[in-house]
Amino acid sequence: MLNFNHVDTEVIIVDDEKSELDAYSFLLKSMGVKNVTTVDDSRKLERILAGKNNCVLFLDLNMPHKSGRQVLVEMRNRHPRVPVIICTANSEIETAVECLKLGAHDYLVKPVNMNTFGSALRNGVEICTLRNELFSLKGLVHGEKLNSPQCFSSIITRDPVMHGVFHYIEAVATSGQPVMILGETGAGKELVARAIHDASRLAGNFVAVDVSGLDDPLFSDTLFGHEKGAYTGAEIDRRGLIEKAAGGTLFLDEIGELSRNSQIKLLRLLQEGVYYPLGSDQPRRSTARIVGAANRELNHLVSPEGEFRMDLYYRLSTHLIRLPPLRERKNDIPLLISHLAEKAAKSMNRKCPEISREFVDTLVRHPFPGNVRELKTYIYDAVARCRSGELTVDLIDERMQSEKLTGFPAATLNDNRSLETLFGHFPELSELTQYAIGEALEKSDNNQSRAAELLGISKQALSKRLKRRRAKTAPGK
Ligand SMILES: Nc1ncnc2c1ncn2[C@@H]1O[C@H](COP(=O)(O)OP(=O)(O)OP(=O)(O)O)[C@@H](O)[C@H]1O
Repeated sequence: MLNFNHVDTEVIIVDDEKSELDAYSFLLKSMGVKNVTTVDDSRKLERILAGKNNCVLFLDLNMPHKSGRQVLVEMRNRHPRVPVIICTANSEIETAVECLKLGAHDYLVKPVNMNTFGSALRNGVEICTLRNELFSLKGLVHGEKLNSPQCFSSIITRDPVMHGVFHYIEAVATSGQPVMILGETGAGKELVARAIHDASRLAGNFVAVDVSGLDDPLFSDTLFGHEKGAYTGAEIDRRGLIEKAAGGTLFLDEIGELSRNSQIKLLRLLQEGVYYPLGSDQPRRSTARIVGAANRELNHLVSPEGEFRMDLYYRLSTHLIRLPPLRERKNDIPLLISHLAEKAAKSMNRKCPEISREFVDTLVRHPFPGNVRELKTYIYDAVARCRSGELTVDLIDERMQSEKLTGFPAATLNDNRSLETLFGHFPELSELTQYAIGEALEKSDNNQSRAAELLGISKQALSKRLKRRRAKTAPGK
């Protein structure tokens, strides 16, 4: 049976027979539809629909006072985003054709088979989501304002592509479907995931987890939880993150690094909406919306036998967001510098320094492979070291010259130089490792797959090392 547990779309049934309303309402609830409204008098519908766009309508044709045909015509004119599914005992082809011409999305003849009913609803929900997305994107083209700008207030930007992303988020936020966010490291994927959560107005929590460091058993344990005695050492029951994010959003960061087995488990969760805590044979229903993020284009890896399962990719990317890197939105850099300087000063209990023109110009010219996180590191460091009351180039120059994305020494290894000359001291093994990673990223244009190949390690291993390093260097994260 189809499961609509993740769907927030309201389903409205209009029928003058109470027994029919009760039967459909029961059926819809058993399919997981949370928001069902029944209307026994078609004249009341207009008031119920006021201001609503995220809904699907099941409509009877033969009703007193106002017929289904009349309602259908009004719906086309007044509520063009709401798909209407006719549900009637009338099996005449002519009537069905007429209704479809009048804009009905589907035509079901009573008694309706449960699967047919479920498929019609699924299509209706998809059409509704697409119409709302289209409407929102049209609004963007015409420069319309956001409905809930406060949901995006932590994302500092004046970039039109980013504003397009905000409009898209508003359009898809309430669909309950998974969202995939693609973007380079530090570009703001987690901030965007939070904005999706806020815009969806879900009552539950936003729960974030980086899945790159989790092998398959740990992935299951972290997401699904376990029962006492599930394995040696499982001394008490443990709630999984799906439960902690119930009625909210579960953000899975670095999803491209998931093992094949974990991918299968995630796919099952998305398809069936149920999971089993380790050690339990009682299925639990998940009510968390899944948002995934990756810092590379997963579709390069996607194939039936590829690194990332095709079916999972398409399921996850029902809504797909691509964040532009900072170097493609240089207009944001001055804005971000002021914002970050203010924040840094506040966190250090100091007056925010002035910002010199050259300071801004130097940063605007920088390619920022580490994106906003890299900029944030420079600004916090500069504010901390600033003594003159003004941020000047010397506060960042040295650091930008001597560090690349990952903060490794800039000098390249040269046959004539000893390790001491290069590092200024005899380096520890860990420093050499860092250096090699920096060089590999440099040579591979920051492509982690190729860098891992050069280093002779797996991408997961490289990703873990970079994460650890970022965690050490990034302020406030
Ligand atoms: N537009 C922005 N405005 C303000 N702060 C931002 C913006 N974009 C990113 N940041 C800040 O930069 C840092 C990195 O952002 P975030 O963690 O969202 O990036 P990410 O793409 O999820 O990175 P990763 O791929 O490494 O997980 C955070 O401290 C975040 O607050």
